[in-house]
Amino acid sequence: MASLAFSLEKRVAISAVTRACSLTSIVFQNLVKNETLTKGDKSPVTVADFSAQAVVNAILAKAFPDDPIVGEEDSADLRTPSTDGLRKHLTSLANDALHLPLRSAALGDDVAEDASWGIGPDSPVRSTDELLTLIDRGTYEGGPRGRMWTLDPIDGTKGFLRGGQYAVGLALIVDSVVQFGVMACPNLPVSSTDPDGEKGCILVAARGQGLEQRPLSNLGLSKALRQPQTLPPLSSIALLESLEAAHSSHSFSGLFSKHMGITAPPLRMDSMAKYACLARGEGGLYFRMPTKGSDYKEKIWDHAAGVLFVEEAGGVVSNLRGEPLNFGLGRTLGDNHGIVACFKDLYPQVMEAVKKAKEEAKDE
Ligand SMILES: Nc1ncnc2c1ncn2[C@@H]1O[C@H](COP(=O)(O)O)[C@@H](O)[C@H]1OP(=O)(O)O
Ligand SMILES: [Mg+2]
Ligand SMILES: [Mg+2]
Ligand SMILES: [Mg+2]
Repeated sequence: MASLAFSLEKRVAISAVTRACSLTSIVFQNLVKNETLTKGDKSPVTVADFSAQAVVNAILAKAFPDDPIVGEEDSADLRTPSTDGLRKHLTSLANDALHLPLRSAALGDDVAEDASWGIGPDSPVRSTDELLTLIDRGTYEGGPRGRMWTLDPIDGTKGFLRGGQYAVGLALIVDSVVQFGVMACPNLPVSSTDPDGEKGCILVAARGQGLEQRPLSNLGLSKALRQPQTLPPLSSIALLESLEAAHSSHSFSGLFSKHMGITAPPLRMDSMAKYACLARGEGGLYFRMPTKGSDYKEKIWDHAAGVLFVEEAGGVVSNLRGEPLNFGLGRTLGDNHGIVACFKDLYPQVMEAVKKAKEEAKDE
């Protein structure tokens, strides 16, 4: 990334999500079962989701005090007597992550941290009340105009709980367009060709400036990423999709794959790491179809960074009607219907196969 556009956002966002990851790893190693709650929509949320949102919001609040935040979590469930222990744990986890030593320019100027963001060993200790208020900085309603951040403190909480893929995702939206995004994937192999090798990477993109990846173990080591420019044969394409059958219809994607002529088994994984994989050239196609009867509305924080990554890597993303995802409708993608992301050259064929699969599904 040669240009200076979004250079401050990049330093701040890398600092925020990597500090959040330090605490999610600690929580995973010591996971206490009674610190996982079930939300109103039946999805799980852990002390790590809440603490990671507090950490990222604390840093954004200092570095960009005027920017609103659309974050997944809020503090309502934390304000009951039964969550005393969880609140206490959140307070120590978030303070520990914010107090980690400052990473210096020795790693490279583009990741050097700044004490004025309220981080480092000399930063103030945040009280529980302050941290709950920071979590609630994420309650912004979103909308078509202005600058706003969108945050998923743990995307793929189910993946996180089972030791699978999860991500901390943060993106900057300006006038409905995703301009900048970071995604930290602590369990994603650094090299797609070495699945048993080192795990943990962070991907960063700014619109028009390409996509880069750094290992979480060495933030100073940046590598530019691009999808392969030539379309691979269909026999080598694998469809990336949710592990959770309740999040994306596996039966419809099976029909779709048949009409595409895809023969490889699907690559199923939790979280927005699927976008990171696709942007790195893995799989070749990401597919998401609502399950029958589902009235779930996709959230902007689950897709903003990933969509930018795929576009910066030279791919295309749309809903299953062929329309671009709209990040200016509020906290959700509105009546968006499904998602597909793939190589540009593959896209016309994909839309044709979607049409055929829909026709066949109607007849069933
Ligand atoms: N019923 C649902 N349908 C689709 N996505 C859902 C549903 N419930 C939760 N999600 C969100 O889907 C994403 C995971 O998708 P995938 O299955 O592709 O990994 C997560 O963001 C998860 O939220 P969360 O951030 O709380 O984990
Ligand atoms: Mg959740
Ligand atoms: Mg999510
Ligand atoms: Mg989440």
